[in-house]
Amino acid sequence: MGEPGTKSRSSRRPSSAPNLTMPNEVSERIDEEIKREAAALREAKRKEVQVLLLGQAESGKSTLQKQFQLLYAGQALESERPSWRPVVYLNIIKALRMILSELEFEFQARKPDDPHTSDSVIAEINRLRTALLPLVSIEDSLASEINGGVSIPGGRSGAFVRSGWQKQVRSEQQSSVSEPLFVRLPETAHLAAKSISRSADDIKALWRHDTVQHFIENKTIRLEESASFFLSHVDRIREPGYLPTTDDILRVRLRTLGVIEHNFAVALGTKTYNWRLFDVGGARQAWVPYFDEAVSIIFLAPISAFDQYLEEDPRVNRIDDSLQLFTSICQNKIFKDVHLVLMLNKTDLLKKKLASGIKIRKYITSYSDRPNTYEAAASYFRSHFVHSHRKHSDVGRTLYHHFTSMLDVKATQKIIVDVGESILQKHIKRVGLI
Ligand SMILES: Nc1nc2c(ncn2[C@@H]2O[C@H](COP(=O)(O)OP(=O)(O)OP(=O)(O)O)[C@@H](O)[C@H]2O)c(=O)[nH]1
Ligand SMILES: [Mg+2]
Repeated sequence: MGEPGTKSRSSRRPSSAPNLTMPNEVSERIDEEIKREAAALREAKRKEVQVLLLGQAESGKSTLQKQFQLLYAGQALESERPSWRPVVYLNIIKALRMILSELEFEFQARKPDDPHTSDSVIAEINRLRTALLPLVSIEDSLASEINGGVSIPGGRSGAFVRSGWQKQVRSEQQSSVSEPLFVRLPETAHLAAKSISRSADDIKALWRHDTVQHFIENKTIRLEESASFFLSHVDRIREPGYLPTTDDILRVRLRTLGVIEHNFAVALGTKTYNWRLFDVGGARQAWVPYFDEAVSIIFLAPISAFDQYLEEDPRVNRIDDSLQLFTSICQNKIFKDVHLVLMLNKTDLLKKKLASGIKIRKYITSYSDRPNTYEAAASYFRSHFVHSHRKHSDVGRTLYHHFTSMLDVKATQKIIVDVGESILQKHIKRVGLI
């Protein structure tokens, strides 16, 4: 706006002022430039495939992401391999702490004549507890070293990671390039390595103890799913040159906090697509609506979880929770056009549980007198998800589903390739319309 009583600047300038008009060729060049930039942007968009990994906590999202990494970015996984070493240590320490604290509770409430809580057993376990105390006591500092010192409001314990966490667990003291990777450990992880090496016999004695195995079988002691694997491999892990194997990396448990993005180049014919895979950690996933450009959602539902309940609400069965979460995704209008893939995961664990005699109907009454076999159970759980999708989705959207065991590299990679192709087809269909 011009000041009162003065003429505006433009009205004072002669209409032929040379700095207002542009020679035609300059203006054409700018137009060309803008067009070129817009085309490049469109092309980049055409090549960008956004995929969301969703599902309740511990459903296997990060494990699937590791499988993608193994297939499409093997080098990156290789360079991250040493950073998983402190996390394996933490998994072992956490399992020991959980065993010892549950035993303490059971010993206090012991019944007379119970051979699992006799005086001699208590004395033996107390000796192991004392021997393992220095190791168990570093759990919090090791978790904090992995977390980068960040704590979650509300004081939930344990380790979790955010984007770029691997840098936190590389030592500052890497003295020489020729130094073997396994020597490079930050302070607390180094302490953990030494302590595990020193206490390996006591760890094994505790893990193999009849009383511990008895309480695990009758579910008095409930450990994380991969705990038994790592406790049974202490002899390998205690070695000074230990470097996690791919199997260790797939099995190790580390919660994801927030959203972690991973990028992969995926080739189809002569074109290479930039996949942006968003690993959405945690259970409630309130930020999901921010991903309205996602072409696909891969939803993971662990169907082995029929005998488990939510940590935050022990009244809610984990399969019920998974189904509710899936239903909310199906109902969400933002995602009405996404390519929806359902992975009914942890089939290996489901098979194991059923083989050990655990009855589904004890936990899910509607299962009633169906056979307690893998085939019957898998089909029963699938039908619930398929039904929810049919009821709550817009007509016409297909649900692609797969039974998966994320620890099986060969089988999972075959599924990833199939799923990847169908996602790319959907993507090409969508960008073709832009
Ligand atoms: N036996 C078995 N274990 C699995 C399978 N998939 C994942 N796991 C294990 O389940 C645990 C949890 O897996 P994650 O991938 O960390 O789960 P998440 O969904 O990323 O969990 P948050 O980050 O907490 O949201 C890990 O110890 C995995 O090794 C599977 O198919 N079978
Ligand atoms: Mg995760």
